[in-house]
Amino acid sequence: MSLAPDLTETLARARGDLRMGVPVVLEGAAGAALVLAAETLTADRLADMRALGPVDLAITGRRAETLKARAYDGDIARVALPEDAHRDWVTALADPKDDLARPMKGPLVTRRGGDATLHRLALTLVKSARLLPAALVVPLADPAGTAATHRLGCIDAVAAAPHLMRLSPLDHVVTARVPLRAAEDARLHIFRPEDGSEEHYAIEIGRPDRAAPVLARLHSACFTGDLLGSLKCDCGPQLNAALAQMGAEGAGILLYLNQEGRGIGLANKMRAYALQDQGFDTVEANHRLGFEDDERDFRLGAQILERLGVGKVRLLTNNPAKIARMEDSGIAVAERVPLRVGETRFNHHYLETKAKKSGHLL
Ligand SMILES: Nc1nc2c(ncn2[C@@H]2O[C@H](COP(=O)(O)OP(=O)(O)OP(=O)(O)O)[C@@H](O)[C@H]2O)c(=O)[nH]1
Ligand SMILES: [Zn+2]
Repeated sequence: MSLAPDLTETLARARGDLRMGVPVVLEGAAGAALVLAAETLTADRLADMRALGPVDLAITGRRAETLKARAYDGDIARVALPEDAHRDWVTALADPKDDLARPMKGPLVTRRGGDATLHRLALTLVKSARLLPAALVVPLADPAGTAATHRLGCIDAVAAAPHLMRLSPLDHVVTARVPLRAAEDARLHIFRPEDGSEEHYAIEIGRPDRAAPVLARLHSACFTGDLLGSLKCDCGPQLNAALAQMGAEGAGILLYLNQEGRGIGLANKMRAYALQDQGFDTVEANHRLGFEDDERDFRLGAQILERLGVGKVRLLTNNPAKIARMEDSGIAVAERVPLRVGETRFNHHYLETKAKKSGHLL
């Protein structure tokens, strides 16, 4: 028994620290580093960080491509911070909003050789904190001493890397009845990930027969579409149509997964929308920000279905990747039920891009 935080808890704290602009210490097998998220960097902390040694900015291969920086590490690049670079320089590298108005003056010097393990972990951490995927990294000679002197969180990088790749277990918190317009016999189940990330919900309509394939939908949170009635996507109409179909059939399960913006968070999704206003499509915007097209983890949906005793579904979707991910995770998809609603003159191009680039079925 220990009152000290375990690895899961230490990582949850680290996400909070990075979001607040507080550094964290990573202790690896071949060295250690101090890490700060570019998005929450202050001029003072940058100055303090510089005093420790040569600072790198870790960015993803996607962002490096946009910046025309050489990514010698493949999926990531380590940009050496020039002597005279200040906070705005870091922000301009991390955030693509001014890429077109004020193109970055290169060439950017990226590191080649050496070990990029801690840089990669730093990026995984800032991404999981729903921040822009860019992290400042400086090597540390005395990680334990630095962490103690400055009261910083210290992470065992060797154990953390695989830990961050696994799916966090979920705890079922509560179930209660919520009569809906679409179906009076509805219950809401709340699931809480043990890693401290957002909760996810399951809306169960009627009492679906688990022995037969259950009509199911994996709906990803879309604040703009689901709540505000945004015309830029089809999420709101899809949510309502799915519930209506479950109500009409008398049974179904809709998972409301808090993976806003295909897993990048609402702030980053709005950054993507701002880039779309500059002429980029939904996929290009994600790439310019340094994200993949889709950062969601659908193992989560499979885990919740399993917890609800569902092993076989009729899946309401137009997205073949969702079907594949369900099958990979042990949920049999007996049938795809198309869900084509909510096309507007504002989302026509968006839907077309998804069909062309993400393989969505029309
Ligand atoms: N990053 C990003 N996310 C978006 C954008 N438009 C909508 N989203 C998010 O995309 C998710 C919904 O994804 P969709 O592609 O519509 O649906 P899907 O789950 O892939 O496929 P369907 O099951 O057919 O609906 C929600 O989390 C939205 O917040 C966008 O332009 N950029
Ligand atoms: Zn949407």
